[in-house]
Amino acid sequence: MTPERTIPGYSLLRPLGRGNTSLVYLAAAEDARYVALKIPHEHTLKEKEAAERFGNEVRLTLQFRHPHIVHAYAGTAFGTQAFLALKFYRQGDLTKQLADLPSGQRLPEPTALRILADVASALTYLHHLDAVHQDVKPQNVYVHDGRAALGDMGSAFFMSQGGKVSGSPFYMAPEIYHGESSSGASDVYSLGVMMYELLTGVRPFTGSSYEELMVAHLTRFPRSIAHLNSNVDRRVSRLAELALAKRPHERPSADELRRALLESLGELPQDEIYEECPDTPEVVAVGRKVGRHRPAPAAGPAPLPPPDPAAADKDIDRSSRWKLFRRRK
Ligand SMILES: Nc1ncnc2c1ncn2[C@@H]1O[C@H](COP(=O)(O)OP(=O)(O)OP(=O)(O)O)[C@@H](O)[C@H]1O
Repeated sequence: MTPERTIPGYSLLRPLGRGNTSLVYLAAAEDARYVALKIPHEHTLKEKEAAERFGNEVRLTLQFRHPHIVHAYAGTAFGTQAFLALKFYRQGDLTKQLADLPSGQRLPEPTALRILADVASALTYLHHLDAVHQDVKPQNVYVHDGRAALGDMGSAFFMSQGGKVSGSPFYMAPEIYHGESSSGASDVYSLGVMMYELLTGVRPFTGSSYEELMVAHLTRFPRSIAHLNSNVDRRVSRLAELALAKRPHERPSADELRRALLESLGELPQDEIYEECPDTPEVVAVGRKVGRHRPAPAAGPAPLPPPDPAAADKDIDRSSRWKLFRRRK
């Protein structure tokens, strides 16, 4: 991958990955700290819808502030200098960590439960703001030191403002297949798919085409989680299965899932409290267990040890992904 342009203030070090919208580089900021620098493709900038998706991602990622949402340091939403500087996750997204597991193995339960609790916490925050993410899946989850953060706000929107319906076929709720609008409940369904996948090692709905997956999501019921992994706490498996309910109103909330996941880790779940930040229009998350979370300080990200040069060779080509409402895998 060669950069189509450079971004003032950042030195590009090596490619980290490629998505439909952008190339992502490991870059050094002027203060010599590492960031994951997202640069939209030339064709993204030329297509109105794609450029708007990138601009939306920049705007919302800078706006959301939560310990389990990928942190943005800086960004420009539109134009030839468009970019988004994100916290760099050296292990990449969760799909890579899942792919590295020996065949037939799944993540240890406490690891999976912690990741899922963190993602449920991110969704609790977004839904509290009346926002929906629309693309919850392991590819958009980043893990560092066992703690997870949800990324890719490109499809997110505030319910009051409306947005284009989208999703990824393995994770997409039945109502989205029906062409209805997204809601917090459709994010919960996607989280339910991820819960099932991480806790059992297999996806609840499979198919080799979009149509097969649609039939599976609309008409099939997966085997019980307990049947595939008897170690999973009964309340967690019951709620994960309820999260996969075909009808949105039958699903639990993200916060119910968060609480059940934390309890199964032996923790006492606390309320998540969000405060209006006086000097910005942003809403700032204050998690009792994780401390106070204010908007990004002027200083850059924490310095990291030198990047692993071997990892630079791993280019991720996802160009063959499906297209439907932005059909994505
Ligand atoms: N913060 C990060 N830290 C480390 N690697 C990252 C980070 N953000 C993205 N990447 C890598 O870059 C790849 C492409 O990123 P991403 O999928 O977000 O691109 P995109 O073009 O916005 O996606 P989409 O196809 O959904 O439009 C990811 O799969 C991941 O491997």
